[in-house]
Amino acid sequence: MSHRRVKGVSYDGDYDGDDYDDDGGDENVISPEDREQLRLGAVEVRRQLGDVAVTDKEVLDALWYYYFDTDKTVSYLKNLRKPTPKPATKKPKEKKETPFDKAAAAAQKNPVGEPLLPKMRPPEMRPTYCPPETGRLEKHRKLDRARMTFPLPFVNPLPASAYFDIPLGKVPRQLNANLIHMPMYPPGGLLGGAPPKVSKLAALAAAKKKKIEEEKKVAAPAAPATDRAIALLDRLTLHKENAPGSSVSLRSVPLPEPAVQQRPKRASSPSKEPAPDTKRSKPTEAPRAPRALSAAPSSFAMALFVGRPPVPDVRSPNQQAGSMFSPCFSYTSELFAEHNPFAGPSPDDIVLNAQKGAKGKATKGNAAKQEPDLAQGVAELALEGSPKKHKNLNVVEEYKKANMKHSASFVVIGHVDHGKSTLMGRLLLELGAIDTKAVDKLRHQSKKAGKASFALAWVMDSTPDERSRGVTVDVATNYFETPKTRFTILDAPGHRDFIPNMIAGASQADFAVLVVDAGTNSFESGLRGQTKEHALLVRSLGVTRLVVAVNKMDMANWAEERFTEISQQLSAFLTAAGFAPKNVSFIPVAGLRGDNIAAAPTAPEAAWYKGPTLVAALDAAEPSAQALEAPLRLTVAEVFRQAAHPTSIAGRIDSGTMQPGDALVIAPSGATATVRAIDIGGKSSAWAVAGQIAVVHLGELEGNIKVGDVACAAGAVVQVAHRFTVKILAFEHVLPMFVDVMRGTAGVAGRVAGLVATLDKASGAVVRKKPRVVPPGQVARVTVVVDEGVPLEVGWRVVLRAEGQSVAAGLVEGVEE
Ligand SMILES: Nc1nc2c(ncn2[C@@H]2O[C@H](COP(=O)(O)OP(=O)(O)OP(=O)(O)O)[C@@H](O)[C@H]2O)c(=O)[nH]1
Repeated sequence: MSHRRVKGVSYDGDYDGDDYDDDGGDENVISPEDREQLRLGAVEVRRQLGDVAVTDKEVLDALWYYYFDTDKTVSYLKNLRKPTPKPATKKPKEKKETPFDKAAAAAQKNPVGEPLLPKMRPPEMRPTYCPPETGRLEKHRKLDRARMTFPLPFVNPLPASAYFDIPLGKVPRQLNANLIHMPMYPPGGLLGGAPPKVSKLAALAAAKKKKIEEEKKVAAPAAPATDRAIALLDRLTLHKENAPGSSVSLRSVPLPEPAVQQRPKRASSPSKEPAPDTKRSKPTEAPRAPRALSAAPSSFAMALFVGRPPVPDVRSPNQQAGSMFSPCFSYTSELFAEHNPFAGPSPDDIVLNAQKGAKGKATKGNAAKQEPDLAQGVAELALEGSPKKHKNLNVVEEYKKANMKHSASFVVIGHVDHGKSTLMGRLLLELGAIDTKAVDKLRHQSKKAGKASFALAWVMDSTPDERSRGVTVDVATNYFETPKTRFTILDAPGHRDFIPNMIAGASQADFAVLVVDAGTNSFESGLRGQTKEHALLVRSLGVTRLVVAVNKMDMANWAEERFTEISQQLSAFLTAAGFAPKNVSFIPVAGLRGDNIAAAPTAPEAAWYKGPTLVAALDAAEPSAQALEAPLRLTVAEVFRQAAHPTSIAGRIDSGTMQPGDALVIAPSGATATVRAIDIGGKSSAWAVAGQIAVVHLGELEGNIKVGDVACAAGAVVQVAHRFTVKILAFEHVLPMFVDVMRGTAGVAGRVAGLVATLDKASGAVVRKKPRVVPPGQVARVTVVVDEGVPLEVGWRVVLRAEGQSVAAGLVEGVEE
């Protein structure tokens, strides 16, 4: 189960502010709020349009498209009704309709492929909305949005939601699409149609070229193939100045390093040299086997020869799976041999053979030297480039030497609408992590959208969905720093339907900020809702330190009694949940106005408060001990592509260190990759250590990576468990039952297979063997079986969920493969 699964759910119970669609993707469902905005907008637009004749539908569509911007809507509609100026040209002569014209008209009425596609809103009427950047995740989302708004000629008849539950790289064959590029003009020459018209200039140039070629033939009749080889080299050489004859050839343009290297010994672990990866290591002693420079015919080429016995499919199983022509290739090679149009040498072969034969002739010096280089260079060219050279750094030493600022990540949790995102937006503004200009822009946008009070929340909530609904859905990441610490914020959603996302955020955090709304009744309803559940969950996930931000103190008129009442009620609960009182601090704040965030509150009613600000409380966090010497474990929170990097992953390094050049194995799939580059807090870094949230750019990826996987050092891969024993704290009744097992950012289906014993909370001693049920609040040892292997180690934390509720959480005690 990926955490996207939670997006297609409906709200109920305590939150009824917005409409969520059940199937998770119908953009035509309009919330009552939007409906009201449309109504008001339409009235305003009509007023401004005066007597311009437009239909209601046009007004509403335009308002929706322009996101309720009445000015834009009015100018669009005015233009729509502007009479189009008549062309000043003469009336064209009436032409007799030919059969061809009839066919063209029919085709226009009924374009090829159209009947297959569902009626969709025309792309130009879809709201395209690009909110500003707020961090790494948002960059990725922006790329997605850019892709979404690109006017693709092909419309996939399947809704995007059809792919939501499908992990990266596991799209079933029936959902794969074959994109076929339709040429804009009918092809000429061989494939039919008239040969393309040639301009006079082009004809002159062609004639001149022909003349020069003929002259050359006369001058050197023996070496035409060499000329072609040189021409080929010319084309392949990257710069003009590197043309053959000059000393710089293609080979001397820095080629990617050999795709595979034996992993060098890590200075940090001198005793354990990882075994060379035989599958991936480059044979150094054995001479390179000569490569056959012929290739299997392309699918397209084979399509041209339909009717002849086709060539046997020599492609890899992967290529075969992706081909739409694969069923054709089932004949034997003997049958095919005599008809094979590809049996002879290809034009490229001829060129290369000629090149070989031309050794020792006029071009001997350079071209002859370049030929083997070229062949080898082309063979070694890899699309993804190669990893950086391993610098063999002792990262632990480097980390100590760097005497870096302490880095800490915290997850912001709490009941829906208690002000988490607003508080974080304000904090980033006060600490200068975002500028006032950006916030002003958000204020303007949110005002236009009728959600002015969410302007600061929009700093964190950046997707159109989150903004239009005023609810956080996914964990948003952002960074800021104080003189002492570099912080990563993980803003988690508060709504109960998105708890798996919150768990994903919590599993990357060093500590948590619990936001509670001090408003009358709000705190109390939050206690019945997610305030307690979130606190319990983060504690079960190993978070021991909590800053409780008692928010919206302006609503409580900064009443000291209200703050004390809330602090007392929560203290009792948090102590019972396992938080040591010394690790919990209570800070009164007002996120919207910015009181007591970076500076003490100025309101006279707040004069009673003499404690620390929120920032001071965050800064007081003791750096948690990190397992720097343990093997590398990075739980993948995100997989994405960037222009310069084909595959990048982001997530927290739970243990160990990494540096560019390191070899990785991704569990549970066993995919392999190397580290090409690392970014920490948006900046490039030569290494990364446990506790940091890193973006890792990968090279040489073989296999698939998905959210929830664990990236490991190639020499010490995490165990993949199908059955494990876990010591749980039950939140609900636990009995042999089906559950979703959440580990870090991943979730898999499984079941509680057996109740081993209930345990004494304090001593851990067995109270009762094989109980029939574990009641809420009880600690127990249970065995869990999962449908798919989960990367797990003793001491890791898991959460068990059933029917949308967290039923238990606990510590893994034993793992069986
Ligand atoms: N009066 C007042 N309102 C606030 C304060 N902080 C937040 N709000 C309002 O509370 C509403 C919800 O704020 P959000 O920041 O979206 O709440 P949230 O907890 O992030 O919501 P989810 O992430 O969806 O759970 C918005 O209308 C805010 O303007 C505050 O300090 N005072």
